[in-house]
Amino acid sequence: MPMTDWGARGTTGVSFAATLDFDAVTVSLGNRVVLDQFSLSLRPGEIVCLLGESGSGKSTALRVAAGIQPVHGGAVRINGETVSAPGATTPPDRRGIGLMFQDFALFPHLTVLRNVLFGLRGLNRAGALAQARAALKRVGLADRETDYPHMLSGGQQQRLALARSVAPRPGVLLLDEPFSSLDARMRESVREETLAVLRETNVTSLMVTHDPEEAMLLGDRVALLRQGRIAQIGTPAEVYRRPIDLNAARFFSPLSEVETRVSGAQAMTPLGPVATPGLADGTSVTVAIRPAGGVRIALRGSGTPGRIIGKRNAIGIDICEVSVDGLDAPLGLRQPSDAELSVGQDVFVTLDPEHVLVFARD
Ligand SMILES: Nc1ncnc2c1ncn2[C@@H]1O[C@H](COP(=O)(O)OP(=O)(O)OP(=O)(O)O)[C@@H](O)[C@H]1O
Repeated sequence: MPMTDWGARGTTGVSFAATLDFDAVTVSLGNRVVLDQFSLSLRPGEIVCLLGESGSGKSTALRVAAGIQPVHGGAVRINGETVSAPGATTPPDRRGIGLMFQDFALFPHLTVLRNVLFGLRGLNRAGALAQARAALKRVGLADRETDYPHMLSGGQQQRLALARSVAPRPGVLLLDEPFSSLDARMRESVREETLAVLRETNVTSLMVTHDPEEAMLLGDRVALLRQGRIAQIGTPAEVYRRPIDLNAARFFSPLSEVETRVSGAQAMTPLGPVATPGLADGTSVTVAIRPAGGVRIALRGSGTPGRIIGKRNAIGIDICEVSVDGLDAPLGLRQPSDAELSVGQDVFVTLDPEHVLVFARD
């Protein structure tokens, strides 16, 4: 695909990929502290995904960055310039940011082209037209200029929203659950296109999502929010491999959990021992087994005896439930399809320590 000429950055007031800093931001709503000394710094061009339970403060963080929600403590800076502080909030249109928010939906009464032109009012007519058309071409909507948003599919509407928000070349783009309204198949393609456009435009991006897989796929870093603070932040590989606690681990993938104790630097489970470096004998631990890779099953060979009690096939992947003597709940297991495996079969189960996590319990 030919590179799109996105035009000069700065139509919205910022002349290069921006930094975005939250510095000990506190927001109280009603009598709740919704953001509690929240700190986060994004490097120019970086994509950070915010994940967290419902009510953890993700949308509030985004609204603060957008200038829609004032702060009660701390500061927000874009390129080092303070845009939010208690009693001083630079309005959204003077921050050099782009928004892909549900509340900033497409204008239904404007054509596709006019929706994009709306953000380009700072340019002369010819310049704005050229930039809007380049953006529409990039997202595959060049031939829909005169249509209205309701004439587009959900995926096309999302592409239009993307074109509209990046055409003015903002330094920072804020995205709130941008793919949540799309069905699974559409979501995948729109997500990939969005990622490509974010990379091409090198826009610093902060995205809220409910979907851990989406955060892992899109984020250079993933931040897990808990009660208005960042509980953990790191690259997708870091947060997946070394979640800070059991709750964080549960957030990133479903788990089979076994409660046991440490003995001789090992946690004994019905599936065999798991190394527990650094934990004293007698410590109560939860051994958390990931469904993808945590256990293997085989019809022959060695391992702990178990039985397949459930099996579903999902496009080349078997999702199995395996009961094992000594385990309260069946193990969840995902692996490449194997026609030899069926419900009721006896199998041998082995652990792969690479995909098993151990957490001390209080
Ligand atoms: N105007 C308000 N007045 C009082 N409380 C509010 C207000 N707006 C939000 N809250 C509370 O602030 C907390 C954080 O809300 P926020 O929308 O940031 O969470 P979230 O992590 O984005 O949640 P979700 O994933 O459900 O969208 C919630 O407990 C919410 O009830």
